[in-house]
Amino acid sequence: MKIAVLTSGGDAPGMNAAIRAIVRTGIAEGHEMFGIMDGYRGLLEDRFIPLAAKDVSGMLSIGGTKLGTARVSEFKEVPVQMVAIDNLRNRGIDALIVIGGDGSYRGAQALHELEFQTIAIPGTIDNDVYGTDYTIGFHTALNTIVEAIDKLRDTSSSHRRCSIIEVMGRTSGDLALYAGICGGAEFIITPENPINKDKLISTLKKHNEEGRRHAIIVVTEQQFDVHKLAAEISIKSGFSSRATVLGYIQRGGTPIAEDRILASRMGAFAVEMLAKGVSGQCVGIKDDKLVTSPLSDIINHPKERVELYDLIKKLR
Ligand SMILES: Nc1ncnc2c1ncn2[C@@H]1O[C@H](COP(=O)(O)OP(=O)(O)O)[C@@H](O)[C@H]1O
Ligand SMILES: O=P(O)(O)OC[C@H]1O[C@](O)(COP(=O)(O)O)[C@@H](O)[C@@H]1O
Ligand SMILES: [Mg+2]
Repeated sequence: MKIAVLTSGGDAPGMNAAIRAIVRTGIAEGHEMFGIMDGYRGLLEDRFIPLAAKDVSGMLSIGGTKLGTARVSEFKEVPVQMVAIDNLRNRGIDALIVIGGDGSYRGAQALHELEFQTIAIPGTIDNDVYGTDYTIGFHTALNTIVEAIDKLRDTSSSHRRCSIIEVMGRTSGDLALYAGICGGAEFIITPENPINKDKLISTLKKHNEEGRRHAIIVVTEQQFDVHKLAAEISIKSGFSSRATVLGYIQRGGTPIAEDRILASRMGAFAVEMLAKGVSGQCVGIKDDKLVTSPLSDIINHPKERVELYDLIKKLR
């Protein structure tokens, strides 16, 4: 087979490890392998590159994606998707592997519906993909955030301050939730667990009166203005507060071992599934086993984390 791979949406640590596994597994199994530059953008602009085993040397430990990535809003339109299919067919490509998040999955599903053999691999720091316990990049971003929280606690407790840390995740609270548990946060505010501001302030007032030396609040992005919240907490609870927005720092960096293994396993598995004729499916890991699920079931299916939110309340 001729198999092409692209990375799409926000880059995630471990995407390169997945590309490497795809190319090396593909070649070992007798396939011809191609990379497409800059996600769906390069697919529309016919930017394919042949990939030999040596072309993916030294990639395992590098963050981001060597194939480049993009956000391409027009890819939602069927005539635009048809251009992509024409480019794939004109090059004689038999199948496509899309590495990306929930948005990229919709593009992959569209290509499958247009009868092009397509499989997807979850690559996003957000961990917002149903059908897999974890996405490639999530654990590395989580580690980066936990390190940041540990540092912020040092300075917060030195000054007796409350520290608000804004993390990424879009509509998914997983980064905030997991980082909050690891970092001993008093409060975790996410789209799934919105703020009760009065309760937050009254609890912080109590903690301040008890003489606690610090408080940590982890917040998913786009919930509210964290700097304004810090000012309000300082005034109303008496617990002096500061906010830190972690931003892109949490998306880059060398993938940790967990993401390298996950990416290597998923990449190799995706190639094997394509050779079996699988299409319109995404690769996932569930209870440490590789699985596939139909893309049509995965899209629009939120993850539930009730147990972990209950844990937070006990540990506060
Ligand atoms: N409904 C859709 N139909 C087709 N393609 C889509 C759709 N939604 C998103 N995409 C494509 O996937 C790309 C990446 O999606 P995005 O949500 O930005 O990142 P991620 O895949 O990491 O979640 C988008 O820029 C677009 O090209
Ligand atoms: O790269 P941009 O366009 O600034 O987007 C930021 C978004 O990308 C992410 O880092 C990753 O999201 P995706 O995987 O959906 O692309 C989000 O957490 C964040 O909201
Ligand atoms: Mg996404």
